[in-house]
Amino acid sequence: MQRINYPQQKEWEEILKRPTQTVSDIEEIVNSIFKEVQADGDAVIKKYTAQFDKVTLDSLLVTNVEIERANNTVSDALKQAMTLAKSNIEKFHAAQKTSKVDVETMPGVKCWQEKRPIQKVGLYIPGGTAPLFSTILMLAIPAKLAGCKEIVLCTPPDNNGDINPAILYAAQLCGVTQIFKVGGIQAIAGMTFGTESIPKVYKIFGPGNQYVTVAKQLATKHGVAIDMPAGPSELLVVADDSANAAFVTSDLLSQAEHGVDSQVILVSTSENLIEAVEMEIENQLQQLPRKEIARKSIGNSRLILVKNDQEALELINEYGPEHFIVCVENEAFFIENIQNAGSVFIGNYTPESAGDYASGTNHTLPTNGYAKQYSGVNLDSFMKSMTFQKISEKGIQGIGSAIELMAEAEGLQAHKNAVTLRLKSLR
Ligand SMILES: NC(=O)c1ccc[n+]([C@@H]2O[C@H](COP(=O)([O-])OP(=O)(O)OC[C@H]3O[C@@H](n4cnc5c(N)ncnc54)[C@H](O)[C@@H]3O)[C@@H](O)[C@H]2O)c1
Ligand SMILES: N[C@H](CO)Cc1c[nH]c[nH+]1
Ligand SMILES: [Zn+2]
Repeated sequence: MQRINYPQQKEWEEILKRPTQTVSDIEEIVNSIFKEVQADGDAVIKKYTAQFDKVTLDSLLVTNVEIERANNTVSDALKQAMTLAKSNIEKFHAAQKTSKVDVETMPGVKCWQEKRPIQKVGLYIPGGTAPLFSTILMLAIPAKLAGCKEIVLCTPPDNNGDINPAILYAAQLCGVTQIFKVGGIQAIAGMTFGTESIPKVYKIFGPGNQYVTVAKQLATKHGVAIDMPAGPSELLVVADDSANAAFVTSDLLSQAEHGVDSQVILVSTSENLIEAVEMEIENQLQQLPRKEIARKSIGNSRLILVKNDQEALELINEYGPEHFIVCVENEAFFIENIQNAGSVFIGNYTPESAGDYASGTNHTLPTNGYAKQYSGVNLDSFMKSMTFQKISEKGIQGIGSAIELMAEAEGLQAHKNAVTLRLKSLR
């Protein structure tokens, strides 16, 4: 892990670079797969599944028999853990329901806002190097709570053409409507354009590697909405001497093990803590089954020694981490002043893994600095706000002349007439 002492502000951009490829690096392959899927549907999806996932499939749709088999395979202990996580995620997301906004803006002019579910949603569940069934809980639970009717799920098959049983179990536990064996760019193309078997959806959700993330971003050019760019996982920890170096290290490695393009950063005012973490990383890394992946992402990662809390805060807001752990004496300073982060974890006993699985918050979060402008997935992500209005005779008499004047000033006579005719009818 590269160590940087007291960087100058002009060096931040370079130090805080992500290791991921950008839209321009990947758009050529995305556009060409999109074009083919649009033209030839399932046949192209199967071709790319053979190329990238090394399996030839007859059918993309998961059958009830496969789901039944998965139910019998998943252990009772794992089922219970999922039930606990589901209950917490449901509680936290159900509490996000808002009441109807209802205002009489002036006498006789009633305006209100109501929310409606997005009827057809597509969930992408990553499965390239790890079967992220927890992501199903994070997406299908709020989709169900919001009232989405069609919940389609795409996830890559293994090279036997199977889907991990925990994914199938979680999908049926959370009310997913249909599950398809397809991953990567081709999955996003399938849900964007629709194929013989995969339905076209209105909005695509879910994290994935850089291919999936860029495909989602480009899919928006074809009329589908997306939750946000949720790419390779990242974590920034701010810690001082009050932090436990072993705990901090375990958190850094937890996100480093996601993929070779993940990035983790420790920012500290304490040289002692940075040294302790540096040593601990080697020890803990040795024990990890995914040490080869974690070692590569540790290569993209940084230990940054800063002068004071203010400088730490400015650097963190500039980076905009997906996950932000605060393990410092003066935690209130960071909690009150953090502007750009997907999700914040506070204190020595709040591992980032808690949010990944079971505390109740959502783990589908903006990466690559997009925390500056996007929220993580939440209940509202699955809904649209609609406004309504009803104007009485008294109301149109009160508001009418203002509308007439404004329409006239814009040169839009028909707009003005729509009011004038009504006002005349009341004289
Ligand atoms: N931001 C978040 O909220 C969040 C949450 C969970 C996971 N993640 C991230 O999701 C990612 C999961 O990645 P993954 O790879 O394990 O699974 P994935 O399902 O995202 O990607 C696997 C697919 O990538 C495609 N692919 C692989 N190599 C390709 C290539 N060279 N060209 C074109 N397509 C290719 C294949 O079609 C394959 O099916 C990780 O980067 C992890 O950090 C992010
Ligand atoms: N940390 C990931 C979000 O960046 C989510 C996840 C799923 N499983 C484990 N972790
Ligand atoms: Zn994780």
